[in-house]
Amino acid sequence: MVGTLVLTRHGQSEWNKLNLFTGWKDPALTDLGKEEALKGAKNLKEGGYTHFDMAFTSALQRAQTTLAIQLKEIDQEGIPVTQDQALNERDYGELTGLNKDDARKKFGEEQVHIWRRSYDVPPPGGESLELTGKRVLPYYEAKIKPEVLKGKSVLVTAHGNSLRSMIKELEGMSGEEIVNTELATGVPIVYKIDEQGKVVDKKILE
Ligand SMILES: O=C(O)[C@H](O)COP(=O)(O)O
Repeated sequence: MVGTLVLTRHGQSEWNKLNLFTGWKDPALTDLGKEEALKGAKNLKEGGYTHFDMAFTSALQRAQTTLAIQLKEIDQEGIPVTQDQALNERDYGELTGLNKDDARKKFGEEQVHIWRRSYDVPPPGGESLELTGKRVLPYYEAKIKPEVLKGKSVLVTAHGNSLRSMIKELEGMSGEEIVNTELATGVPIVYKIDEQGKVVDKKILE
């Protein structure tokens, strides 16, 4: 039996628009972010992905609203939805709330790039991608993967870095490969997964 796992990064948030490090802060989606969520949902519809058994999202409203927009568009508002902070964006620690360009001026371009896109160097007081994976992956293994292995269709709407942790695991990527993988906002990634948990097909619904 083959299960379906769809991963979507939330649409643009107010803090994405202002170019601020966001992490565990909880800004709302912008109008553009809502449009991106809707476009992604229309792509799901066009691709024939209109039935889901359940959905998972984070404890943050930008992911929850994106999911709600998706479920409404594909007429799946009644399915069980689980919200959990295990799927939150990585914690940006002391960088949270800083403008990304101001941070480059203050700490240097290279240092900020290392904090944002190295695999295992955390920003001060925050989480690296590796540390993010240490709380995302146990949740994925315990709650999400068992459903997919049963042949269910599961929608996960979360954040750039919590989804990267899952993608690294699913696709067997190195730390270097995953940090160079950018996820577009609102764009669903559809995986077909066999009983062994192996990815047998991947589609990006752009
Ligand atoms: O938390 C944030 O600021 C963003 O959602 C992700 O930021 P990044 O692209 O710097 O990882």
